[in-house]
Amino acid sequence: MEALDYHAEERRKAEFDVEEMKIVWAGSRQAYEISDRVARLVASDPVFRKDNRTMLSRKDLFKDTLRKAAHAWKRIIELRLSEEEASKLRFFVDQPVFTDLHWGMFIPAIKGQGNEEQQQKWLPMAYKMQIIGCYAQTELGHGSNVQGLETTATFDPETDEFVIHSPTLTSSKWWPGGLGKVSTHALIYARLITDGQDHGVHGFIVQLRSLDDHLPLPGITVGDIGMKFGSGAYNSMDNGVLRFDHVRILRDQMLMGVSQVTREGKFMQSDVPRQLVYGTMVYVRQKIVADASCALSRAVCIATRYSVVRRQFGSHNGGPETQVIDYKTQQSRLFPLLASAYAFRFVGEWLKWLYTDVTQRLQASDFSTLPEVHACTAGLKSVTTSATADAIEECRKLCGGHGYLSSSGLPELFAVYVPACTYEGDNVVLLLQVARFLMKTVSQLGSGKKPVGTIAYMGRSEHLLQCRCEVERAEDWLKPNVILEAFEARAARMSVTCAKNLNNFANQEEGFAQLATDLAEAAVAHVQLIIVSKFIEKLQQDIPGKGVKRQLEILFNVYALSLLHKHLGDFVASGCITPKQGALANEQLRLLYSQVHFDNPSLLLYMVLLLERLLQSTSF
Ligand SMILES: CCCCCCCC/C=C\CCCCC/C=C/C(=O)SCCNC(=O)CCNC(=O)[C@H](O)C(C)(C)COP(=O)(O)OP(=O)(O)OC[C@H]1O[C@@H](n2cnc3c(N)ncnc32)[C@H](O)[C@@H]1OP(=O)(O)O
Ligand SMILES: Cc1cc2nc3c(=O)[nH]c(=O)nc-3n(C[C@H](O)[C@H](O)[C@H](O)COP(=O)(O)OP(=O)(O)OC[C@H]3O[C@@H](n4cnc5c(N)ncnc54)[C@H](O)[C@@H]3O)c2cc1C
Repeated sequence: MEALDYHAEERRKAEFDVEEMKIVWAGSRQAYEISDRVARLVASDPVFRKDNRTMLSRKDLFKDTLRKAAHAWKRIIELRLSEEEASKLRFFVDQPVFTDLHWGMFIPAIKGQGNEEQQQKWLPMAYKMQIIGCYAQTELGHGSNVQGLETTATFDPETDEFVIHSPTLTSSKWWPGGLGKVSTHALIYARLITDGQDHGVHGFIVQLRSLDDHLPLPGITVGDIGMKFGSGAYNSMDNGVLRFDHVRILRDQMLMGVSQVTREGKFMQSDVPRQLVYGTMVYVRQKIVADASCALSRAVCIATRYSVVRRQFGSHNGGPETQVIDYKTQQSRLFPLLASAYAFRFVGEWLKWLYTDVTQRLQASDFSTLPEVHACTAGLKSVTTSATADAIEECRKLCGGHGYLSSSGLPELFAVYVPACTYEGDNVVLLLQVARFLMKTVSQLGSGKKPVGTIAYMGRSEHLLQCRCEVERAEDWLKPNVILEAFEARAARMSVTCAKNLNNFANQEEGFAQLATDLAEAAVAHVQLIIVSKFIEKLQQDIPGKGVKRQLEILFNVYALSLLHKHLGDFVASGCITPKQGALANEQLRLLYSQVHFDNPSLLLYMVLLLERLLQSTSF
């Protein structure tokens, strides 16, 4: 039976309402309809073809990218697409391009850190793309350590200007997307200096190129940093290098929403946390989490198609060979990735709500949830991108030799995706930020300040430090409350153990440095608990459609128990579960794999069919 006939056959046998499952995956009926409409628009437009991009030279690839970006903009205007539809169209074009940074960072930074006048001045031009911006924070010498940035912005009271300068080679701006060829403006992060005093890093809008002939302006040295990982991949993006030689800008080109410099040169730190200067990174990190579920689902789609169609060994009396998806090893590698795609989808939906909530609170000068939002966006960005990058490589390996062919779509997907583990914050550095938040919470236990939100379980640490999982049979692991308590106990015990061990050092900084690896692992445990708990919360919602909720419950158990199996050492070492209970979890996982496979092939194939539309123009 041909693959597509097989798919059609399986769809007819669906154990659940496939149409309703599409709505769950998309987040809402409206979101699904927009996705479906825009995906068809992109897939049917030959200008947006992607199957040739790995064969193009860097120069032709870049020209192809500009052509697509211009065509996308033209279609957005012609079809009067909404902001959501336009964002979807850029997403489905699926080629890193300067507009990612113009729309994804330059504009949000002005909205988040500029004052009212600055928003009114710059946003209309940016929305019409009369100016094209990039986000120029990272330097050759500093990326993770933002407070180590060296570019200076020195206020000149004589002329009411800032002088932007690159004092050292390592202060050269390095990496900003869109900088190398396209951007006319940049949001520069530089050390604000007034009257000889250094006030730390702030944002400044600087014009780089002429709006007439696009040539660099006086004092500006700018260019592309060259080829990156892979052939096509991120080479469609003009990541650039930028140096300033005493470039003068007006005082009102410093973003003044967080702090100000008066005409007299007086630095004014408004009563908002200085970390709001980092707000754009927080915004993008929460978007990256949703993006992880998309990238992961594409890889799972390809590997599932392959696993369902590919046959190898096992022929009896000349009959067909065995489908590789029947092999337990194939199932134990593939199904947790399918489940992870749904888990990241749901935690991404929740994170989008958390970010929207903090944005509204900030407008009312309520900064109470800022630390948690930082910890959640940093932690979830780190954990979901690391897992997704590993998963795409695993999907390549699941497809044998064919997974290594460009035409499989996997090598390109991997090459485009993996920098997500670095950009918007190196994943290890971000985990250490989560650890800092955890240690601060543990240190405040007993102070009367009740932990809330995603860290509320720490308020029950006395119980969690001594509880025993009530698991005597494999099926006991199918109870969400049993799984949740196991993950809470593991996270609480790892954090409390780190906090106790920190006390063995002369000071917190020394302890943090020596225990960094343990702290990063405790951060992962905390973040995985968040993902598990948000999946449970999703299952507690009203989920329409025959059999849909049942499928999601199976995927939840696959996700949680495969994580427990992978990190069994943590769970047993921290005393949360016994080795026997760990063995029962693994036994239950095996039973679940057979369910996912035999009772629900349409779930896999549904993912294939829905995501196939996303892959329409991928050549595989
Ligand atoms: C753009 C596209 C949009 C759509 C996305 C779709 C999917 C993506 C697909 C394609 C797009 C690709 C885009 C790639 C573009 C890439 C861009 C970049 O990479 S931009 C540069 C990113 N750089 C970083 O992330 C730097 C990481 N480093 C930092 O953030 C900071 O240096 C730090 C590590 C946090 C340390 O900062 P600092 O030294 O100032 O602080 P600390 O001393 O550690 O902590 C002091 C207290 O401040 C709190 N804190 C720190 N950060 C924040 C924050 N962001 N928000 C709130 N609070 C914060 C910290 O917790 C400490 O608090 P206390 O412990 O003192 O209470
Ligand atoms: C494809 C791509 C696009 C990018 N786009 C942009 C952009 O548009 N704008 C922009 O401003 N930047 C951009 N960046 C830069 C990106 O933000 C930085 O690369 C990132 O912040 C990491 O900084 P770094 O490269 O200087 O590495 P470092 O910060 O020097 O880190 C190097 C290594 O040291 C480790 N390390 C560092 N500090 C610690 C610590 N305290 N504890 C333990 N380990 C540590 C890290 O884990 C890392 O492995 C982009 C990067 C890439 C790859």
